[in-house]
Amino acid sequence: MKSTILGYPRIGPNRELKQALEAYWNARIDRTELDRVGARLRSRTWQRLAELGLEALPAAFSEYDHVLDAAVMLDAVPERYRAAVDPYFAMARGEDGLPPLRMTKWFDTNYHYIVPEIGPDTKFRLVSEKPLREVREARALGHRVRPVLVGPVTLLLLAEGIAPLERLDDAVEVYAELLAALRAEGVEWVQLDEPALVADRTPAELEAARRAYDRLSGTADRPRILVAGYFGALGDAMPVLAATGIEAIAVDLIRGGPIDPGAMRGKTLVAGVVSGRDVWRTDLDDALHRLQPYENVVVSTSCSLLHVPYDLERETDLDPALRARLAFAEQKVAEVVELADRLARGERGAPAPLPTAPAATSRDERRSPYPVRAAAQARLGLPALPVTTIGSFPQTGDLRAARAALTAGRMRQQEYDDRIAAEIEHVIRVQERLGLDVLVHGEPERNDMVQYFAEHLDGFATTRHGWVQSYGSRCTRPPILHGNVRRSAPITVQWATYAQSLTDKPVKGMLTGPVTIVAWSFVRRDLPLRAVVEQVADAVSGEVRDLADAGIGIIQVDEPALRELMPLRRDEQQEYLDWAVQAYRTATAGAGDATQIHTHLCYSDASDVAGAIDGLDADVTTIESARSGGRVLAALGDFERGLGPGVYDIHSPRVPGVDEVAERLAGVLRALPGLPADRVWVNPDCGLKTRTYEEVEPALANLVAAATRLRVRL
Ligand SMILES: Nc1nc2c(c(=O)[nH]1)N[C@@H](CNc1ccc(C(=O)N[C@@H](CCC(=O)N[C@@H](CCC(=O)N[C@@H](CCC(=O)O)C(=O)O)C(=O)O)C(=O)O)cc1)CN2
Ligand code: MET
Ligand SMILES: [Zn+2]
Repeated sequence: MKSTILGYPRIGPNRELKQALEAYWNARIDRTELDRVGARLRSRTWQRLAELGLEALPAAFSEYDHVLDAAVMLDAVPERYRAAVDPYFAMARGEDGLPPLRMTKWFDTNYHYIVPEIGPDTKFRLVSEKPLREVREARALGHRVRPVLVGPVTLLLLAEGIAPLERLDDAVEVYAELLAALRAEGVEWVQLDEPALVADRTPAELEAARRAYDRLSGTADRPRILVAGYFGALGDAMPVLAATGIEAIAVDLIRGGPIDPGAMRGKTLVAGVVSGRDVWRTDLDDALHRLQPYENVVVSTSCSLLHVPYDLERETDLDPALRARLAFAEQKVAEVVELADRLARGERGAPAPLPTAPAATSRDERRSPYPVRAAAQARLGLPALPVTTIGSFPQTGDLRAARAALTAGRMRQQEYDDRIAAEIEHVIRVQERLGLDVLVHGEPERNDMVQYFAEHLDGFATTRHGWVQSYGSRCTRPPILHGNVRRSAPITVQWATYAQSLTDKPVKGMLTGPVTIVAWSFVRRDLPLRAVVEQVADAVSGEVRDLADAGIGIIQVDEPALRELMPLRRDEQQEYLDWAVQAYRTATAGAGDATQIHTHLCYSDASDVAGAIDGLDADVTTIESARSGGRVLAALGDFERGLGPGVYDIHSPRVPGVDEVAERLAGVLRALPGLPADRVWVNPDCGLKTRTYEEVEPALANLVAAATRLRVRL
């Protein structure tokens, strides 16, 4: 092989898989039709990659999630899911009365995987024919493909259960069996993804990795093995892999920096010089230059292209000057192919000049210490155990259709605005009727909590079709942060004040924080991330000030991606957390003491960033915890400011009962003995936008009922 990529988007250029999945879940199509959509997408992808001149094609499709696929392949299906109508989707999304497995971030990306559950008694066997089926399917279409699987070390390190790594040897036996089966099918290469090896690993973990790859490479009749370590440098894992009998190692030369050519010990280097994590064109001369030191090179992407949109050609509205700097998945494949050709012709390239980093600016903080603020905020007159939500209310099909009509020019702005105003009024009335204490406007005007702000700030571009899978059928269109970020006018003040005008209860203003806006965008590379986040923080700070000036007494600044942007290596984490926290404080500094600042975090196992959450110094922190309450509460146990551990798991269609919520709340109060009850908040885990009103109304009614019951006891 000369050129390859480590993976490709799977959702479909027009989100065909999303539509098919949702149709299947709603029983509008059957399994056969869903499979047919998958097969069409695989066929189209291979054909397109071959047309673009790529030599070695990956088979990296997944119907929902590649980690779940690997777990299912080993039959690591917890007993309770076996009787489900469709165990695969029951594990992913739950079924009646059966909650799904936990879902969490795939390393430092905005992609989420299903966390496998592997215990001491999990019996591994090779059950899935998926890789074999796809190889046969490709062959029938005239392609030879390289099956891509999550490797055994990463799979077990990501799993939950009792010491999953202890089960590694057993799991590896099943992988060995699969390798033999693939070989019998005539497969030449297999790719095992081991991104867990780019994070800090203990000597015992590295030893386990060595054993695993000694065993797999020792399999008698097997395809050649490519182990892919991406999202950073392999570091200590490099010599471990290089000492085993595997044939190739894929290295992330973008995030990981150069490697010592001697470290490859004669193995093939699959050189990730085209970034799979951003949408910028590659400087081909610079990439060629960086490939010079190595022999036995295959040109590749730094990681799977799963994290970028399909095709720039469709973005006809983008400014041509910006467009000329961009590459989406198709364009990146073309870059890989061109680099491989130029390398083969003996071209040597030339290094690009390094960007000069501007000095970080230091800022002043304007808020008083918490006790002073808390006294000033008593004016809000909130009860003990105040009940609130995280911001969004259900995004109905009707709302999305109205927005689509507006964008397509089929609806006038005035009609759209009237529609939004009516929705806000509805959301306010629902909350008043249910008896919540701090209301929200429901975010109906927002397509997405990041894209919406990007559309209203200078320095960003947004796309029409640039969908990237976030989890399962859910996608986002990450904005492109290409210039200096500036807020030229207030963004949320009009809808926030409108919502407040409808009610006597306080309505929370709702903003997205600087770290999250940057984490969920594609970001310019000519400035350090820190400087970019500071620019966004200044913009958010202006909005906070304007909201406060307009009489909004409570302002929430969400930072759900605080943990996501954290470097994978421990020795870089504190520096990041310091500037990330500083940026948040800059963003919220514009509020006076009497303005209550809320923040919200989710998908973050709060225990590793508890110090930083404290450092944000928000007056109230709402946090996901319905499924992992104990751990979150233990980490935040000595918190003195307001805390709202989620008591309603919004990722499931289930409506929690009053008793259940009351019990959870009682547990929260027991875990936070030092916190007065007016600082303990009652709220869901996250926003309600993916739920329906049929689920949300009874669930919120039960939150209010549970809070009322506990207030009586206090
Ligand atoms: N950026 C981001 N990252 C995040 C989150 C988040 O909220 N935002 N939450 C966490 C979990 N991730 C999530 C990611 C996406 C969604 C989500 O709901 N996405 C929606 C799309 C949201 C959106 O952009 N909506 C647009 C476009 C909607 C759309 O599909 N419109 C149709 C037309 C609709 C019609 O005519 O009926 C079309 O364009 O074809 C809008 O409302 O305007 C989806 O996949 O369905 C939820 C959670 C972590 N990461
Ligand atoms: C992913 S965090 C979501 C926070 C946002 N305010 C919402 O409720 O949707
Ligand atoms: Zn959230």
